[in-house]
Order: sequence, then C-alpha cells, then structure tokens
Amino acid sequence: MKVIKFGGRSLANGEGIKNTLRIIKEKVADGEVITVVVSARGNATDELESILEKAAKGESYQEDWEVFMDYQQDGFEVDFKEEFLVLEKLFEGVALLGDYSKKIKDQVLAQGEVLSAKLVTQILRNNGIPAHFTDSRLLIKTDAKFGDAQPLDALSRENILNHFKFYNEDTVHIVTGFIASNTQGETTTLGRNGSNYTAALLANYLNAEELQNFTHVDGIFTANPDLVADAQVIRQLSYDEANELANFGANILHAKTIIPLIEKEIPLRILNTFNSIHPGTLISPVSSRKGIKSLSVLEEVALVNLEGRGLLGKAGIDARIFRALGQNNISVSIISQGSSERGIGLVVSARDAETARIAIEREFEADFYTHDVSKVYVVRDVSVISIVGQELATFNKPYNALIRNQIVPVLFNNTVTGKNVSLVVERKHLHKALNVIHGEIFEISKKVNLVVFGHGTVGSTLINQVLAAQADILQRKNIQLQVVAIANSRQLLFDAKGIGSSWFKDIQEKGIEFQSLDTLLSLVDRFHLENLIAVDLTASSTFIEKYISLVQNGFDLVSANKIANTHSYSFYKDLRVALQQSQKSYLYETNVGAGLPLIDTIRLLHHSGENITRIKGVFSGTLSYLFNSFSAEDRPFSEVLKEAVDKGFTEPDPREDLCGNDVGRKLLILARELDLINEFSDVSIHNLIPEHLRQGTAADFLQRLQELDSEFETIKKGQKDGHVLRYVGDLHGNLLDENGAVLDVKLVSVPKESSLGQVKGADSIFEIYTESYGENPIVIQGAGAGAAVTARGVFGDILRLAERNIG
Ligand SMILES: Nc1ncnc2c1ncn2[C@@H]1O[C@H](COP(=O)(O)OP(=O)(O)O)[C@@H](O)[C@H]1O
Ligand SMILES: N[C@@H](CC(=O)OP(=O)(O)O)C(=O)O
Repeated sequence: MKVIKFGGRSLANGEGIKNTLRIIKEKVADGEVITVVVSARGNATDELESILEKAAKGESYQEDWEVFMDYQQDGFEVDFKEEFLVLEKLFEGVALLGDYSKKIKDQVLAQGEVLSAKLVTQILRNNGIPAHFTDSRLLIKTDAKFGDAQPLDALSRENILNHFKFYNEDTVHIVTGFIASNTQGETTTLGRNGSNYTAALLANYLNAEELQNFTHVDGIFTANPDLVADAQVIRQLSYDEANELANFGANILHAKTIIPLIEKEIPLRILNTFNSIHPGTLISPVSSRKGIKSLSVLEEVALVNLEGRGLLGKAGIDARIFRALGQNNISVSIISQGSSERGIGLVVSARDAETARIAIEREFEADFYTHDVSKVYVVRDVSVISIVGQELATFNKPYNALIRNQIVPVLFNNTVTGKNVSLVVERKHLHKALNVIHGEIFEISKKVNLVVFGHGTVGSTLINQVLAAQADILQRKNIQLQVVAIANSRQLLFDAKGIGSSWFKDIQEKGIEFQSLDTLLSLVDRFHLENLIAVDLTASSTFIEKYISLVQNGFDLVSANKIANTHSYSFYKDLRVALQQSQKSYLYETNVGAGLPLIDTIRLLHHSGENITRIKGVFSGTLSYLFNSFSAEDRPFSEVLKEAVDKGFTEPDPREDLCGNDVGRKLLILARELDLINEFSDVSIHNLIPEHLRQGTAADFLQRLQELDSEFETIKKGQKDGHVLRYVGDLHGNLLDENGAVLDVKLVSVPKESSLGQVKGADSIFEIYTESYGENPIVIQGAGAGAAVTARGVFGDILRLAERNIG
C-alpha cells in the first residue's frame, strides 16, 4: 500500500484538482492500493485564518467569507452546508467576543481539510471509484497543545489499524491531513504544513511501502525555487539530509515528517502534480552522493539581543535566558554569543519576539539596576539562511561572496558537527543573499551584471564586444556576463535579464530619463542584482562624483575615463578608502596605453618590492603619429597635422592633443600608481600650441595651422644628425620619496636607433627602469589608442573582475 498526499496547490480549482483526480484514477486503474491524504484546497488555511482575524478585530469579514464559500463550492455538486454552518457559527462567536483561543482557531482551520476530503471523496465516487471520507480527528489522537499538537502514538496507531481493518483494499480512503483531536475529542492541528506529517504517521502505522507527496514543484531543490531561479532538483536525499533541510525551514517538508518514516525505512517521494513525468526527489536511507548541500530559509523570525558589560564571563546567564523563554513556551532557533561584544543574540519566531523581550527583561530586572545588563531589544525584519551540508572549512567562499555584494550577516552560527551554517541577514537582503550564496556553493554559472555609462565610440564597441562574447564566456568560464543597463547623461536603458543586440534602438524606444543615480540604484535593488560592475566610458568630469556612491552601493568599477585618477589627490585617496571599506575593486588599465598591459605590469613590479626608478615614453598615439611622420618625412608640420586631423587620429580640436594635458594626466596616473603624492599642477608640460593660437574656435585654429610650421622646422633642423623628435612623458627624480618625483611632458630629440627613436606609426612606448633591470628598461610597446583596442582593454578589466568575483 502507498500513501499519497496532495498539497493545497494540487487541490486548487482548475488544473490542480483536475490533475489530482486524474492521478488518483490512474493509480486505481493500475491496480495500486492507495490511501490518500489531502490538505485544505488552495489557500484555504490562510483564508480561514484571515477571516478569523478580521472577526476578532470586529472588522467586516462577510465579503471574504462569501469569496471563500464560492471558491470551495465552485459548481461542485457536494453538500457543504454542515461545514459552512460550523464555520459561520464560529466566526459569529469570535466576532461577538472580540477574541479567540488557539482551540477555536484549530476548529476553524480544520474545516479546510474537511471540505477538501469531502470534495475529493464525492468526485471519486461520482467516477465509480469506491472512496471513503476519513476524518483523521477520529483516528489521530494528540495532546492538547492546540496549533501544534503532538500525536499520542500508541492510541493513534490502534485507531488507525482498527479503522482500516473494516475496509477491503478496493476502497480509497480520503484522509484529512493536518487535523486531529485530543483525548477529550476536541479538534487539534499538527502545525502549519502538517498534512505531510499526517501522511507520514499513516504510512508508519499502515506499514506503507512508500509515501508520495504531490506538491506543485518538481521536488526538493537546492534552494527554494520561488526565490532562486537557478535552483536545481535534488534527485535523492537520505533521511538525515532531508531532516536537516526540514529543520532549517524548507517548508516543503514539515519538520517532523521524516521521523515516522525512518523507523520503518519507508521511502518518501516528492512529486509534482503539474508535471507528473518528472521523477522528483526520493528520500530514503541512501544518499546519492556525499556532501549534499542545500539552502533553506526561516522567515518570520526576529533577533532578540541582550547587551551589557556584566555579561562577560558570568556563569548561568544562558540558563536564565532559556529558563525565562522556556516558561513562556518560546524556543530559540539560533543563539550567538560574542564575549568581546558583551552581547547575546537569540533568534526566535517573530510572533514570540515581544514576549521573549519582556520575559528576558523581567528575568534580568535586578541586573539592570547594577548596570550589568544595559538593554534588551528586538531586531525585526531579519531572516535566517541555513546552508545545510556546509563545511565550516570552506565557508569563506559564500561568506566572501556576500561581503563582496555588500551583505554583512547580522550574525552567524554553525552546528557542532560543522556541517551546517546559519546566517542571519536583514530581510531586505534575503533574496539577493540566497542567490549569491547559491551561485557560490553550486557550480552554477555566475551572473555578472554590467552597467555601462557612456555609449560613444568606445562604449558602443565594448557593448557589442560583450554581446558577441557572451556565449563563449558562459561556456568557457561559466560566467553569465550581461549588460543590465546602458546610460548616458540623459537616458537609461535597463533590463535585469540582460540587454540584447538591439540596444541602440531600445535606448530610443524604451530608455527612461536618467535623473540621478538613485534611478539606477533602485532598479538594481528591486531586481536583487549581484556582482555589479559599473563601467565608465564617458570622458565626463562630473560623472566621477558618482564613483564613491557606486562603490558604496556594491559596484566594482572599470573605467577608461582618466579624470577620477587625475582629480585632486584627496579625491584619489577618498575613492581608495571607499573601495577598501566596501571591499570593491577599481580597474583602469586603459587609462594609460589603451589596451597595453602597462598599469598591471607597473603595479606588479611596485607591489613586489621592485624599485621603479623612472618611467619614460611616448604616451600619446596621436602625438606619436605626428612626430614619427614629421621626423621621417620632409613635409611642413601643418601638413602632417592636417592629415592626422583628416584621418580622425586627433580630437576634433587637435589642440586637446597638442596642449599635452592628456600626456600629463597619464604621467600623473603612473606616478600615483607608485604611491607618489602629486597633483596635476606638479606636471610640467611643454604646450605645443603657440600662445597666440591657444584662444579661439577649433575651426579658426584649423585655418591657421601654417603658423606652427616655422617653430617646428627650427626645432627639427636644430637636432644632431641621426636624431628624431618625440613627445614624451618622463617620470623621474627620487621616486623613493613620495614627494620627490619630477613629472615632465616635453618634446625631446633622441637617436633614431634608440628605443624611443624607432617607434613607428601611432604606437605608444613605455620604458620602465627599475633597480634590478638597471640600464636596460622593460619596454612595453604597441598600439596605444583606438576604440577597438581600448574597448578590448576595458573588456579585459571586466573579465578580471568577473573571475575575481568567482574565486
Ligand atoms: N528547497 C526547496 N525545494 C522545493 N521547494 C521549496 C524549498 N524550500 C522551500 N520551498 C517551498 O515549498 C513550496 C512547496 O511546498 P508546499 O507549499 O508545502 O507545497 P504544497 O502546498 O503543494 O504541498 C514551494 O512553493 C517553495 O516555495
Ligand atoms: N492546510 C494546512 C496543512 C498543510 O500541510 O498544507 P500544505 O500541504 O498545502 O502545505 C496548512 O496550510 O498549513
């Protein structure tokens, strides 16, 4: 014989009840001997509870009551007069009294299961199946703890065996789950979600070969599938593992369900009424693989904190707390003590929190006077996440992932066996925390969410590069890299599931006004997005003001914008402090030398203790091209410049290149990378624009390029033989002294065969002199400008962060 249990959703009107009846009919047709346990239909239990509450408060409940009756009746030809009358009387009584006891509540809730079992019995009979309505209150006897009654085993077993003796195996018993009665015959209930427990008891008493629990999900998942989209069905669990899960709150299993099954080694199968081909989860003495892990959640909990300096090292404190709580029937799910904090935190069910606080305050009344206890307070809005099967030795991974995502657990605790860890988090963080932990402990692809600011040339190139590489990155690195937002100073396009290749059109059609960073932050929050990276591809000097706020809101930063690193030294420092405090990273490899691996190399050398004595080179691709051509060819400077402008190698106003500020900024960035304290004003820059051409419009300037010729011709002619002109940045001086650096940006004449002299095209070159390398610098050379290489460099930074987020 098998016991088959159907949950509330499986019995809901429409598809639910239809499928349930079909499953029962098929089993009977196949000759299976079954006993069916049913829950209340749909949300009946919650609805009855809410009507009861309204009645007690003197609020009008009539409308809800009508809706309830209509739903239950729903055109079925079953006579519910008796049950409806019972409920009406109860509600009227409660409304009159303005209150109700747990005993009354049990009588009310019980009707949900009675209505349900009656309906299923009737329909089966109408279909020619011999079915018997079995009221479990006549069979399962319990103590008198209304709302959470404990079965009296021997008596219940005897009743059930006697009852079933009278029926042949062709009769299908439709048994009410959840409800029972005490020895006085008063209705009790076994606790919310208790139908599973009823089914397990029945399976035990009747020596069933299997218990099948039909729910509306495919089985037991690695985390609640309503909260974690990536959760996976666990195909097999041992009793112990399932028990742990149930204890830690996976409401798919009532905490006590497993116990009656263990004794007789009855397998429990969790199946889906709405997807009957899925094999579900099998719970039996065997576990399929060692070290099963899963996440469960306790909501509706609160943290009660007891604080005081006198608690430190004092004996008997815990005993007093537990006694005070025990006397009030309050159980503690987690206790955490930090002696240095001089506090004790207790997690209790939310509805008990206030009583717990008062009970503890009373117990410690005398200690308040002696100032040994300073306060007892309740923190509501917390949830407990338990990682079942988590070894403490590897707990650093999920823990770090939480911190990286700005979620700091309020407290955490592990079981003595070291196999389960529970974390208390603020409820507002629950959803994100679960997903972050889940992604970390299962080898499921990690989501990394990009927000791209600026969609000009580099921005759009990057977005397209990311979109083109997504599938490959998922396959090779198991990272789901998605662009969730694209913004410029006016508009914001957002899609939590990832923006696609039509992004440019979508901005025009679906973009919303980008008023402030809060617009974005609230979206990111609403969709619980984790592993966030903000990518600054603007050249804006105002956007950098948002960096610190982004970091504090959980973003790592990647930037091609040089302003943040060349702004005042105090801003530079403040940003680093914010990064440190929030455990976030800021990568900007493309700030100097575009895609060339320059900053990373310098950082590596510097942090490994190698003394860098000088960095010198051609830092600007534009100016490289200009002077390489001018030095090699016999042409006026204006002609070479004009050609560079026409080819788009320069900024639209070439004075932005010629003024040398861009090279100056790069030099400052490198200096600060070496922990040198410098401001932009410390950089001595040879401005290549003659004084009289510095004002006026770009168009004006472009008309007067020839006025540059004579000066550059003189410089070129004045060189030694075999020499060429190069516009260089030079960081030298005493680099061991944080204030000892000299930063020069200048036009120099160098031998043609020197490393600077042989640079061609628009290449950049960087010579890094260090103590160990002596006179022979490390040289990094290559294309140091251009949208494609810059975007690639930015992409590299993004991947580096994405991989770090995983490690
Ligand atoms: N690890 C988990 N696996 C599956 N479901 C879970 C898990 N943790 C929590 N749940 C919740 O349990 C619900 C299914 O149990 P339950 O509500 O008792 O079903 P039913 O009412 O159909 O019997 C799911 O909707 C889900 O919200
Ligand atoms: N109807 C009861 C008992 C129960 O177990 O329901 P379900 O099987 O739908 O979780 C409740 O809602 O608590």
